[in-house]
Order: sequence, then structure tokens, then C-alpha cells
Amino acid sequence: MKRGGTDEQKRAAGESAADTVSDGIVVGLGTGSTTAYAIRELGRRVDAGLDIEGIPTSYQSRQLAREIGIPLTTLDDARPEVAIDGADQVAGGTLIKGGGAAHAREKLVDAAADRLLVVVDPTKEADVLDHPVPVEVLPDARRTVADAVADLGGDPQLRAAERKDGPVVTDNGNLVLDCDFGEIGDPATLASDLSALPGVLEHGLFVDLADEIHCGTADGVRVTRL
Ligand SMILES: O=C[C@H](O)[C@H](O)[C@H](O)COP(=O)(O)O
Repeated sequence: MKRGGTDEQKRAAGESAADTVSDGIVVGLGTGSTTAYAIRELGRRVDAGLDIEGIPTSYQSRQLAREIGIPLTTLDDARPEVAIDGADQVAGGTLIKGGGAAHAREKLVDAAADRLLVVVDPTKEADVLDHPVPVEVLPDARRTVADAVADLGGDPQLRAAERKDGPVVTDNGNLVLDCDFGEIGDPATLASDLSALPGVLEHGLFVDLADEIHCGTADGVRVTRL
């Protein structure tokens, strides 16, 4: 399911985005292996005197930020000036996220931020999105949403856990359907169709949310401003 470049590419992208963060701001802390490099770099800068607060988007990013000493706050108390987050696929400013099943809280924090910096490697870039779209559903809605996704032309698969029997359960206690729509010609319409389904908590299409893409390559980091 998850695509991935090299650790060096991910590190370069994460550190590039983290290095743009300035003193005195609140930073949304995304989830995943690429964002983890950004969070670690922010931790190093906090050690060196950078004054920021972070808003985590998952159990994983909260634990990492706590371990490395980034002060934390919440959306109840602050709005992020910037969020740094990964993606499973990116085309222009539109993303597919949720390979780690964290997309509901990620979308909340990323959309609340003034600017979203996306950290990826070249394996995530595409001209047209075609990665399966993770859809987080209330457990009782698993079947009805799967049927509705099929009516929309998708192929829904319940995400199985890798290290336990049974399905993945999100940080919010819900299930994830990975919905393959093939090439997604009109992400905005698909996003609103999925959002309208009863029992859908959130889906992984982030339409036109990205402000900058930091793509780590073998030749350095390519930054695209949107
Ligand atoms: O739910 C997880 C997130 O949306 C991640 O940001 C996304 O899956 C990318 O993760 P990674 O950088 O590990 O490929």
C-alpha cells in the first residue's frame, strides 16, 4: 500500500521543511516516516533554542514530539501558522493521505494551518492521482459505505492490521476502507461525494490544501510553491 523512496530522500525533504520554521510559531506535526524526519529536525532546533509549539496529528507524532522535547498544544488553544505533513501521492496541490490511517486528524490540523508544507520523495509524485483513497468509517458503517463506494465506481477493501488478526483500528476507534477508483480525474467531486456518505468520518483526499511540496531527490530537495 505505502510507496516509499529512500531514507535519505525522506530525511532531506523532512529537514528542508523543518528548516523553514521560524521562532514563535505553532506548527502542525503530521504523521508518517517522512514527517518523522521533520519532527526530529524541529526537536534538534528546539534544543538549540527555537521557540515553537506543536500540534500533533496522531498518537505517533505526539509520542515522537514528546520524546524529543517539542512543547505541545491543541487546536482548542492555538492555530498553527504552518503544518508539515507527508503524503502517499501528490499531484499539484492535491494529495492522497492516510497510509498510516491518521488522515482524519491530519486533515483537521493541516486545514487549520495558514500554510501546509508537504514532504515527499519522488515515488509519491504523479500527474494524475490513482492511489487508493483511505476512507475512515464508523465500525457500523463498514458495509453501507463499502456499497456506496462501489456505486461511485470504487473498489473498497477493509484495511487489515499487519501485526494482529482483524482490521486496522484508527486512533479514533474506527475502521479504514482503502478505495481504489483507478485514475481520479476529478478529485474535488470525489472528495465531496465521499464526505457526503453517512458513516464516513474522513477520507484521504486533500484537495488543493498544499502550499509547498518539498520533494527529496538524489540531487537535493526540489521545492514547489503552489
Ligand atoms: O496516515 C498517514 C499519513 O497520511 C502519512 O503522512 C502518509 O501515509 C505518508 O507517510 P510516509 O511519509 O511514511 O510515506
